[in-house]
Amino acid sequence: MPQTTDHPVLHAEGLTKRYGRRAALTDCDLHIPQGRVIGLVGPNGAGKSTLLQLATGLIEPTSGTLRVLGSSPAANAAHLARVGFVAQDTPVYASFSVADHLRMGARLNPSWDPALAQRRIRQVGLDPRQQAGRLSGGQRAQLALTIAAAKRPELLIFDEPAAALDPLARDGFLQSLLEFVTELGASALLSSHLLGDVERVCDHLIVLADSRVELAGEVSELLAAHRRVIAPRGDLDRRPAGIDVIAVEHTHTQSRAVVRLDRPHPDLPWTVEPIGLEELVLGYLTRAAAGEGSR
Ligand SMILES: Nc1ncnc2c1ncn2[C@@H]1O[C@H](COP(=O)(O)OP(=O)(O)OP(=O)(O)O)[C@@H](O)[C@H]1O
Repeated sequence: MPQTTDHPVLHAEGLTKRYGRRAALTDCDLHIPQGRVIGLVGPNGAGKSTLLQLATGLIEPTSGTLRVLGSSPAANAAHLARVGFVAQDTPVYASFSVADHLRMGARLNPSWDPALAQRRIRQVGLDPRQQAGRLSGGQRAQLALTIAAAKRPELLIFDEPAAALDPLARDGFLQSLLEFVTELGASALLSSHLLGDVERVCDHLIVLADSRVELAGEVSELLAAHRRVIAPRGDLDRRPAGIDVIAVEHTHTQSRAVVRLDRPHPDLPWTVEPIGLEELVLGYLTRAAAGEGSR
């Protein structure tokens, strides 16, 4: 049941989660339309898993609100069926066979699509008789992905799905993920430290640092609004209004900066170049680490 409503896939206002005195998420606002593949990135301890656990209803906010597909996370059985979750390390039952996993998925999920599950298992070359405990990391990830997708969710959530996989297995996993998203008309939310993976599959980005949202938006719009600027050292101090320096490094003679432009600035007297997603994210993380971000 793809996109049965116009509700945003995620809508957070003032979302805060604390563990005692430790803040895992602080005052986060998010609004993400459906149909996106959303990359959630940030350093260790930034709050990524916490956001995913809140979105799946495994934990509750300390304050603020989070709506997933228009409802409280895991509000009821019907809402649970609309969200598929693949946890970190793609856990499976070691002593169960691949076929046992599919049978269990069918029994637990009213919307289970057996044809889709069996077709995908065949396509990725999994033997239904194989014990899950003997699968390689890449095969296990494909099994977990198939189980999550065969319940035909509107949102697939992944916590670092491909972190432990070799480049070829990771490539196969990401390819399957994109195929499922297209086939189901679903959205996907995945956390990752691998910015190359995020660049490849995601069209929406959330950057978390130190429990706060540093940056969020459509990747194409974010890239269009940012540039790399190379200028003689000191010149950027005299930049026109509407150019926000996100991060800057200096040599003796030059400054190289990631900047955000409020509008096109065609007449800048410096070298102005497009940037990629990795440089954009690193710019914001550098700014957050220096304590100049959203706090
Ligand atoms: N159950 C918990 N009890 C206490 N503190 C927690 C708990 N879960 C998370 N935290 C803390 O909340 C903060 C955010 O943790 P979280 O696991 O969400 O970060 P992350 O971005 O997923 O990190 P990583 O990239 O290392 O997986 C960290 O400071 C962490 O120590």
